[in-house]
Amino acid sequence: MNKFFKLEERGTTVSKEFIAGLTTFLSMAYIIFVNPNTLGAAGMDTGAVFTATILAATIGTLIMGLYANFPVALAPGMGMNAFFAYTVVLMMGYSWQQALAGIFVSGILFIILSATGLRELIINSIPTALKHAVGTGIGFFIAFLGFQNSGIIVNNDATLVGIGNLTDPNVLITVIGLIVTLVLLVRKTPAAIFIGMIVTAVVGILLGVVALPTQIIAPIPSLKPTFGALFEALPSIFTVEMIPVIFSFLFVDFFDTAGTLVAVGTRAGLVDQKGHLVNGDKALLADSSATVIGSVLGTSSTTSFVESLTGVEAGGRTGLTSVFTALCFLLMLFCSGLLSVVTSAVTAPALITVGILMASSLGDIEWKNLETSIPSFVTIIMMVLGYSIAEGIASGFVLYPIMMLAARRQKEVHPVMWALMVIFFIHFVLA
Ligand SMILES: Nc1nc2[nH]cnc2c(=O)[nH]1
Repeated sequence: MNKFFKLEERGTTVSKEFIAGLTTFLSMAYIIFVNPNTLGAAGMDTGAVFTATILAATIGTLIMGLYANFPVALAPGMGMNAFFAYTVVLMMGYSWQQALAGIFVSGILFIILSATGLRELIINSIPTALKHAVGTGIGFFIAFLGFQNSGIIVNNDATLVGIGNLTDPNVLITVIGLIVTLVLLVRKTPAAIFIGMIVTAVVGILLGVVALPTQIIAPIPSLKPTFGALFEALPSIFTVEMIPVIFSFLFVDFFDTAGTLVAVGTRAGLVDQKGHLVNGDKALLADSSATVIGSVLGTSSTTSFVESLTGVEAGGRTGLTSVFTALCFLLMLFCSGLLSVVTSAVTAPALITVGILMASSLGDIEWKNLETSIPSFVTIIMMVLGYSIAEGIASGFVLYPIMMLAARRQKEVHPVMWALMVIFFIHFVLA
């Protein structure tokens, strides 16, 4: 074990890795209940998504640990599940099977990118400001969903949106849960989001707006409703309208993963003298394979979670941390009885808190540099107001080369960006 995971070389022990694995799991455990709730909004069977979420997290995290020896855990990502359910299915009208097929295709493309030199081309062609803008925009998008799902923000015919009735018990439990979560977050409690969900649910039960669970330990829900469901829909998704959707699935997964791996790898000291991640190519391959496996099981993109940082802070340095996290996920298969407690009001604090964490990229955009900050701003605001990660990305990508041309910096615009500008411009004209 020492040799396989290089425990001694990386200055760690089995017990340290165990504590780290458990810490990462506690930081991420909310996804087991949030993901079925979110994908359930798209009409998917929540029991099947519960099982698919756990299996995708377990398998993806095991591949990351055993193949890439990286202390990073994976699970279905919070930006993509929301985009999948609320934009692609509910707003654009695709079936969830078609959306899953889109995730599958984006995963295959991601594997091809990871395994070939195309990876460097893509990384070098996209301006840094836009990468940060996409991360930030998704943060705001998820937070908006949380505010909306909980009734903190409601429809208003005069102004589109407004503040809801915060004293309504259904809304109040989210407000209380959110404050508790944020206090724990500021106090750097690893399980802040998970504990916040438990507090929200308990307050909800006390106020009579959340039903008591009839059981906690329950048989494992069947995967049948979602397993392999994408394959029948696969031939129907090769259309022009689906290009921005698949591109968004791919773009977000790719850059989110690259950013997360660098952030966690740097913290864990897994960067060589040239600044390259140790086993970075294997880690990318593990992440992209997990998306493909997850889509077959029945969930939106499975990705490296930034919460893995909590395990690294707790001392995790190798893939053994991931193996322990994966085992914790697997044990949760028997806890589907808790699903009924996790209503939209209970998941809302988690959505808002993850949104805050993702929006931290805002600080990495150079706001004084107008030719890059304007497309970044438009990416973010269109993502939220247009209710679509894809439209946000498309808007920013159309605007970026124009702004660079205006600043006479067109030579710095990569040919890939010009090509994307044309593709997205056509998308807006056709839409
Ligand atoms: N990096 C990353 N971390 C997450 N944590 C929860 N969701 C996500 C996600 O989509 N990406």
